[in-house]
Amino acid sequence: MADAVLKLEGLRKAYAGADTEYEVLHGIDLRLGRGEFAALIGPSGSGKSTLLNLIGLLDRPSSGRLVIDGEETATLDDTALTRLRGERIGFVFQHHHLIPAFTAEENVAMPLLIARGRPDAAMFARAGELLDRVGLARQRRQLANRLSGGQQQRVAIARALAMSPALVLADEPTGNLDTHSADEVFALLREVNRQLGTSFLIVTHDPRLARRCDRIIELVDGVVVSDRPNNAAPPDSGPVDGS
Ligand SMILES: Nc1ncnc2c1ncn2[C@@H]1O[C@H](COP(=O)(O)OP(=O)(O)OP(=O)(O)O)[C@@H](O)[C@H]1O
Repeated sequence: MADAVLKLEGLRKAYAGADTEYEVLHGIDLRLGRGEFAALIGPSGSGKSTLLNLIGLLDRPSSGRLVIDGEETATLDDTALTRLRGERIGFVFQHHHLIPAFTAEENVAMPLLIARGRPDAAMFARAGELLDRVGLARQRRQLANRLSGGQQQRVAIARALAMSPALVLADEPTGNLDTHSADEVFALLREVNRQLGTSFLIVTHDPRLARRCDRIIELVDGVVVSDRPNNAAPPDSGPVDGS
């Protein structure tokens, strides 16, 4: 695994308590290779979201090393961290956080608009391509709030891919969906991983979905207690349609 998109060494995170500091992550060592599709599991309060926030450069570690796609993050200022986050990392959350009064296409183009400062035809063409990829070519001009929950999450996935990130961080991406939509959205993540080679780190409480990842990393009380390849992951994801 020479080509890592993510490297953590001795990563610690402590929050300030009333009198003392309260350490949530106790020195995490982790390496994620290009194109890996990994689940992050663990009980409630074990530190999964805290870890995802550090990797997503939304918060800073108390100590330790965090390298994203070859870039050391410790010495970067906030502007450089924001740029690195925007260019290399895509986010998919449990709640899609789409702008309801914008069309699917406008939502997907949003990261490109933020990066480039003003709209142009190329960014809408790119949004169209991505919506096609996630099975929503026909819904391109629909308002986000007129789409089903599963379709909204597909738009959120297309938006996460807009900047061609090396790594997508997904926090309970199917947690808000019925089983059928959850399966379809998960299959889509898998398809993106296989076709584009994007790495995924997916927080899930659902053992059924974790079993469909190639690697399962388990966090308990802020420590990685197990990190194993999952040879039982199904070889293929099945078709993706726009339903
Ligand atoms: N901003 C904060 N300030 C203080 N403590 C925090 C903060 N954020 C998280 N914590 C604490 O850190 C611990 C880990 O929380 P975290 O949300 O990372 O766990 P989790 O594994 O994602 O849980 P869940 O599965 O319930 O989402 C918890 O004890 C939580 O109370």
